[in-house]
Amino acid sequence: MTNYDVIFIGSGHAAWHGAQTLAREGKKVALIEENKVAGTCTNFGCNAKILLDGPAELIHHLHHYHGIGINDTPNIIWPELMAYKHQVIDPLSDGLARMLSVDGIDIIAGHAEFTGQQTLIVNHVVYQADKFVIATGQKPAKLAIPGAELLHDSTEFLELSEMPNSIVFIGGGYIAMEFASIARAAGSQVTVIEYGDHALSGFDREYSQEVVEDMIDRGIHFDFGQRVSHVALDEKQKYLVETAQGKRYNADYVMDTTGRVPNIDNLGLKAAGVEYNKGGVVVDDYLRTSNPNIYASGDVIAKAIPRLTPTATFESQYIAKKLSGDSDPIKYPVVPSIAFTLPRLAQVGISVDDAKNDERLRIQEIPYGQLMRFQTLNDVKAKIKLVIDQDKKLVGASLIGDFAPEVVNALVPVINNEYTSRDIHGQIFAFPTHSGIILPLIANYLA
Ligand SMILES: Cc1cc2nc3c(=O)[nH]c(=O)nc-3n(C[C@H](O)[C@H](O)[C@H](O)COP(=O)(O)OP(=O)(O)OC[C@H]3O[C@@H](n4cnc5c(N)ncnc54)[C@H](O)[C@@H]3O)c2cc1C
Ligand SMILES: NC(=O)c1ccc[n+]([C@@H]2O[C@H](COP(=O)([O-])OP(=O)(O)OC[C@H]3O[C@@H](n4cnc5c(N)ncnc54)[C@H](O)[C@@H]3O)[C@@H](O)[C@H]2O)c1
Repeated sequence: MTNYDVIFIGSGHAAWHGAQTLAREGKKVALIEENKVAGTCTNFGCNAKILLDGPAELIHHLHHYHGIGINDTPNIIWPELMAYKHQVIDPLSDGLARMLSVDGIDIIAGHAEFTGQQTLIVNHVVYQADKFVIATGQKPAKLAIPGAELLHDSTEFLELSEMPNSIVFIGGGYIAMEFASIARAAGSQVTVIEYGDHALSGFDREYSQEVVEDMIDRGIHFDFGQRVSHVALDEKQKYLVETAQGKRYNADYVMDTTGRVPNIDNLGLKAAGVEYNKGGVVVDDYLRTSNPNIYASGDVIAKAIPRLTPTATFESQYIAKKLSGDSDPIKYPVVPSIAFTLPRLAQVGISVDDAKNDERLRIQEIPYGQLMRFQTLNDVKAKIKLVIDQDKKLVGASLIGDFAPEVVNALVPVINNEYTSRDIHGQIFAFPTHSGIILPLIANYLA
C-alpha cells in the first residue's frame, strides 16, 4: 500500500494545476490517469480544435474582403493540417508529464476505483491518501437509439485523416457548431440536426441566430425540431439518419454531438460514500463531497457554472489553497464563455435574456462593427449588448463578431472590479485595437 498526502484522479486542468501547487509546497502528490496525461482540453478538446480552426478562421476573414480586394478563397489541405495538428498536440501530454515529475508528482497509469472511504485501487495496487480529488471530467454522451454504435464523437473528428465529403451533426451545441464551421471550410457538405428550436442555447438568442444565418450562407444545412431516432450504415459505407419527425438524411460521416456526461462509471463512489447524480459528483461550497476527505474539481462536478477549462483550473487551484489551510468557500468571478463559431459568439455575466426579466437592469446595444473606426475590417456583424445595473455598473455582456473572444476578456475586469467610466477613461489603450476602441465606448454608459 502506497500512501500520499493528496491523490488526484484525472490529470486534466481540474487536477494538475492544484497538484503542482501542492507538490511545490512539499506535499506528497500523485495523479492517476487512465488515458493521456493532460486530459481532454489539451489532447482532445480546446487546443486541437483551435489549431484545426485556424485556417477556417482565416478563410472567414478573407470572405469579408470579397469584392473589395480579394476574390479567391484558398482551399484547406486537410491531411497537411492534420499532420501539423499531430506535430503540435501529440508532444504536449509527455511534456506535461515531464514537467510534473520535476515537481516530484507521481503519475500512476490506469483506472482508479475507490474501494473504501480512503483507499482506491489501480491495476490491483491499493493506494491510500489523506485527501483525494475526483477530477475525472466528462465523456461524450451516447444517444440511446438503434445504430448509436455507428456514430462518431469529437475525439474521432479531431483525428480525421481525410475530411469526409458529407457530415451530419446530431445536436446544435458548442461542438456541433464549432466543428461544422471547420468541416464546411474544409469542403465538406454539412448538416446540423437539432432537437430544440435554436442552436447554441446559453448564448444570446438573436446573435446565435445570426451565426446560423451566416453558416447557412456558407452552405451549411440546418434542421430544427428534429429528434434523431435511427441510424444505419449501408454496404457502400453510406449512413442513413432518420428522425422521429420523418426526415431522412444521407452522409459519409455522422457525429453524435448531443452533449457530455460525467466520468463516474466504475469509480467506486458508493464504496467511498460520495454522493452523485446524473450531473456528476455533488459538492458543497468548499468543493467537498459527502465524504469530507474527498473533493471534486472540474467538469465532473454537478454544477451550474460553465464546464470549461478556466473553471476547471480555478477549482483545482481553489482546492490546493483549501488543502493548505484556507477556510473560505469558493467564490467564482464572472466566467466568460465563447463559441468558436464563425463569426464568434461570447457571453459573460448576466445574460440579455435574464436581464429582460429584471426591471432593474438595462440593455444597451452597440453595433460596433458598423462604426467608422471598425470599417477597416468589414466585420459589419460585430455587435455587443451590454447589461447595466441601476448603479450604472456593467454586469453582463453578449457579443458577436470575429474578435468577440478578445473583447470579452477585456470586459472581465470591468465587471469583476466594478469599473466606473472614470476608471476606464483614466487609462490609455493601444490603438487601433478592438478592446482599445470598445472600452471607452462602453465607459460612456457607466457611472
Ligand atoms: C471538443 C471539445 C472542445 C472544447 N473546447 C473548449 C474551449 O474552447 N474552451 C474551454 O474552456 N473548454 C473547452 N472544452 C471543455 C474543456 O475541455 C473541459 O472543460 C476541461 O477539459 C475540463 O477539465 P477536467 O480536468 O475537469 O476534465 P478532463 O480534461 O476531461 O480530465 C479528466 C481526466 O480524467 C481521466 N479519468 C476519468 N476517469 C478516470 C479514472 N477512473 N481513473 C483514472 N483517470 C480517469 C480522463 O482520462 C481524463 O484525462 C472543450 C471540450 C471538448 C470535448
Ligand atoms: N468553446 C467551448 O468552450 C467549448 C467547445 C466545445 C465543447 N465545450 C464543452 O463541451 C460540452 C458539450 O458540448 P456539446 O456540443 O456536446 O453539448 P451541448 O450541450 O452544448 O449541445 C448538445 C445539443 O444537442 C441537442 N440534442 C440533444 N439530444 C438530441 C437529439 N436526440 N437529437 C437532436 N439534438 C439533440 C441539444 O438540444 C443541444 O443543443 C459543452 O457544454 C462545454 O462544456 C466547450
